[in-house]
Amino acid sequence: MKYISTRGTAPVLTFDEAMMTGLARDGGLYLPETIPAFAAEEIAALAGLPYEEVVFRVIRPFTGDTFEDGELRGLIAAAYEGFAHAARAPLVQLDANHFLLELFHGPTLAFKDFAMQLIGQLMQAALAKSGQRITIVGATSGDTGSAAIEAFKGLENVDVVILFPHGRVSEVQRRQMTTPAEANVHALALDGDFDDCQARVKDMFNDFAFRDAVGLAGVNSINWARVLAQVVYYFTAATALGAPHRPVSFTVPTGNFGDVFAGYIARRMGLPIERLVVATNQNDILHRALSGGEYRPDGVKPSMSPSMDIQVSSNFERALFYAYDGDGAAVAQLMAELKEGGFTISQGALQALGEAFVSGRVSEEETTATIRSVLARTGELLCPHTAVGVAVAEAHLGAVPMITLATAHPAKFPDAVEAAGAVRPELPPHMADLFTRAERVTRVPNDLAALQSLIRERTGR
Ligand SMILES: Cc1ncc(COP(=O)(O)O)c(C=O)c1O
Ligand SMILES: N[C@@H](CCOP(=O)(O)O)C(=O)O
Repeated sequence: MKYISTRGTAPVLTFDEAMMTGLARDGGLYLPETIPAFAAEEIAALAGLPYEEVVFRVIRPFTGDTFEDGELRGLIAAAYEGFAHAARAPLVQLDANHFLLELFHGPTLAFKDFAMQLIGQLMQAALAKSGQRITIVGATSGDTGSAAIEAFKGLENVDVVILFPHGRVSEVQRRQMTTPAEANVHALALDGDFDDCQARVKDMFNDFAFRDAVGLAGVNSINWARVLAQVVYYFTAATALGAPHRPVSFTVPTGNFGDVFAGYIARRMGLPIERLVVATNQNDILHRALSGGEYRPDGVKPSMSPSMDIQVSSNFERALFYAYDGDGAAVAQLMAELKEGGFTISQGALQALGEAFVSGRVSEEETTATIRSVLARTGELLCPHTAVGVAVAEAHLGAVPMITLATAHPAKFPDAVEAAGAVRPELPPHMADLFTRAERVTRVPNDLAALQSLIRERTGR
């Protein structure tokens, strides 16, 4: 299996090379050259298997020669043993034809753990073979950061540097990033929004001298391995509800487009997904782009679902690559226009996107009302991101079962949940002392040179 860049001019890589490289050297994102198709019998055979076995069967065709089967199975087992639910990603019924896929039973209580715990294992195994030392630099709007820290803290050959927007993550999210005591963890509160954090990370990747000097690696969803790990739960959820004999739809609370793009890959692999519903909060650039064809960031607006406060959605580039029939030059042109303020999606590409994706947007008031009404009706306490998903899903219910992704535990956002009129959710026992742990954080300007010199100083490289 070979990996190619969405912009068409970066070196073609193997799975492990793509995983360790992060952003392609032409600024694009890596994708597999071809997407393996699963036959209906292969999909049917996944129903009821342990989650770890489904991970193995779904990712194995993508990993090439990097790991032999026994090693890969061992890494997968280690990745998910810390999850608090035996099913890993349980499905619960919300309404007659509407289900919630609970993705918050991992160690940091968000869906990010599904991928981060796995790539933590895969990257450590690859590093043990190569003897390399790396500096992971990640951007977060709240959840990727803590998941990355949890997966990589304390490792000798890894520094993990996380940029988060100062004052724009929940207190629980901030403390998850600032309280780990391990010396290889560096939490940086940047004066800016998530788009600034992500832009600076990409700038660092595009500065080859810096990138090579510090051994830069990425664990945001620019990293293909992150997306791949997230493909798996679309298979477990859909087969639990009768796929491949019965189609399903998914609604995905969306920000950086990584999670819903993983669903798109599952669909291209043959999973019968009728619709992927992209649910946005008031940062609705994806809804505007998918419904009207204009992709123009207009400034991040802070919301009660802060992890989705994003306007430059990294993985949309991967969807555009397919919508433009794999034309890397066309994608590169759109990304150049984005730097100048935005772009218009061609009619053909918009139609191609529309075959898989529909979208919706909800206001803050609708999010609050959804938390309240779902709790009253079903007893299920939603985090604000999941509430955005549920609200949009409710407008797209039909004959096909709808599965909404519950992307975080409500206890990560106790203030927002309580303000919505619901009970204040408790943190689980392993995080019960979070508010008494000492914090370690450095406030940083939104300035590339300053960030690079701080990172070189911290890592000694
Ligand atoms: C809780 C939560 N929900 C939804 C999202 C959006 O996911 P994505 O960025 O993959 O679109 C995020 C951030 O990634 C998140 O942390
Ligand atoms: N919502 C994310 C933003 C980063 O997304 P990623 O999937 O590219 O890592 C977060 O919580 O940090």
